[in-house]
Amino acid sequence: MSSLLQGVNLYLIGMMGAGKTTVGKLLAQHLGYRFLDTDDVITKSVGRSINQVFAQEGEAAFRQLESDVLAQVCAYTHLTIATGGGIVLRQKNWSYLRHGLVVWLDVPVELLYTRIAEDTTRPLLEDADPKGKLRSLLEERKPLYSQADLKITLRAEATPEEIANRVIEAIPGVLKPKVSP
Ligand SMILES: Nc1ncnc2c1ncn2[C@@H]1O[C@H](COP(=O)(O)OP(=O)(O)O)[C@@H](O)[C@H]1O
Ligand SMILES: O=C(O)C1=C[C@@H](OP(=O)(O)O)[C@@H](O)[C@H](O)C1
Ligand SMILES: [Mg+2]
Repeated sequence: MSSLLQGVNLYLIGMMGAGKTTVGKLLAQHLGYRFLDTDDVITKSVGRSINQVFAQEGEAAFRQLESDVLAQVCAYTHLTIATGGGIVLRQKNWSYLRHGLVVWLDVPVELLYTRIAEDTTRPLLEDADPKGKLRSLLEERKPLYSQADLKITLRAEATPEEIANRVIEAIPGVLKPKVSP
């Protein structure tokens, strides 16, 4: 499979709780790729948590850091990259994502909510109605996530391993043809 991808990076996109970080790690193992998480790169480079960046500098500053990270990582190959759920918001980010194969993990709000309801590491969900917030974010972002090369629809719980396998099985059908010299 890794020879089929020929080093092309795999970018996972989708909502908070979709499993990008969890499934991304498994995909990297299967593909013989390195794994990177844009949130992780940001927190390591600024020495603060995502919550702290949002609280101290605001979402716009976080989005700039996110774009900076994406611009840097897309220069490399053989990477599986779990992005933050809002990476799709900036049009400019798509020029980086398009260097690789973009996979959308499409998970319904009910499932997202059961996974992350107790999690306090996602500042956008510090809301009086977190489930409603997830719903409105998904509505707003759906047209953007739909620009992915590959959509993996998960209507019921499946294990991360099963989801990683579904992605791997679907990749050959969406590989971009090589431009001949
Ligand atoms: N397929 C899955 N089945 C059950 N729980 C999952 C699955 N994928 C992820 N999770 C759990 O859901 C939470 C969010 O997963 P995470 O990978 O951080 O999502 P994301 O990076 O898309 O926000 C974590 O607690 C993770 O363990
Ligand atoms: O959806 C979003 O806007 C965000 C998703 C988070 O990452 P995950 O999608 O990995 O939870 C993180 O980047 C930040 O809290 C903002
Ligand atoms: Mg994540």
